[in-house]
Amino acid sequence: MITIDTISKKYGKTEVLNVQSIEIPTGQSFGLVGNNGAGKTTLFNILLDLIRPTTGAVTNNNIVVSQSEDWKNFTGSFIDESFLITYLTPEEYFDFVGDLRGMNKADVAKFIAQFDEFFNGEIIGKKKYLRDLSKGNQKKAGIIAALMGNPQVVILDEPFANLDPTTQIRLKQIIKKLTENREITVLISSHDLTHVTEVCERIVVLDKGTVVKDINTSPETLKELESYFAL
Ligand SMILES: Nc1ncnc2c1ncn2[C@@H]1O[C@H](COP(=O)(O)OP(=O)(O)OP(=O)(O)O)[C@@H](O)[C@H]1O
Repeated sequence: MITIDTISKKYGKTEVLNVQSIEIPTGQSFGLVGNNGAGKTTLFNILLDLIRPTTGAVTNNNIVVSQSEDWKNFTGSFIDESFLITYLTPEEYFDFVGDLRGMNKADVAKFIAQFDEFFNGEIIGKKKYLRDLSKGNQKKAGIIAALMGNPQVVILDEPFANLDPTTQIRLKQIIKKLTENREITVLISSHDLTHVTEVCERIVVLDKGTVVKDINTSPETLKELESYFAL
């Protein structure tokens, strides 16, 4: 369970986030949508203790994320390419992350082999540094690294952005598989209403830093969101 309790974030006098309360039960697939600047990345950064809120606290499985690092053992995330070590090759990076997650090289190789199709021959064995991969391929590497070591919580900021259509479809399959047993809590932000309604059972809409909708996804949700954003 993740709890977001009276979180606000101010830069100077400007408040960019003000969320009273969100509880995300274990195993929920949670989608966060909102226009540019709505506060999605700010909220995810606070969940990952990358920025500190002005008020309030986040707990991840009863651990206050700003008070202990223990939540990092069961939480995988990819926000942007700053999560990568760009002077490493993807293989070196996966080994590095795997080591942090208690995996040996054989475990890592076995895990990575599952994503051959997703990588589409562009990541592994190319003898390229991560910094020399395209933005989309960097993102693919970062997303898969976030899934290493059986995390109980996965947080992905705009995972579909910059990916080609084939990869977006493959990513949806990966996320659906991840969430099918309702054991892993998955948080995704996205501008793609179709994708997010397809993979998330709950959608929260942020507008100017506040929650304006909190929807249990149903066959009507896509239409509801489309008409909301069309206004
Ligand atoms: N370091 C900072 N200093 C000042 N303002 C900031 C800072 N970081 C973020 N902001 C502001 O906070 C607001 C929320 O930004 P955030 O990146 O969380 O939005 P977002 O919903 O992720 O947007 P997008 O869809 O464009 O990625 C924006 O107005 C942004 O300019």
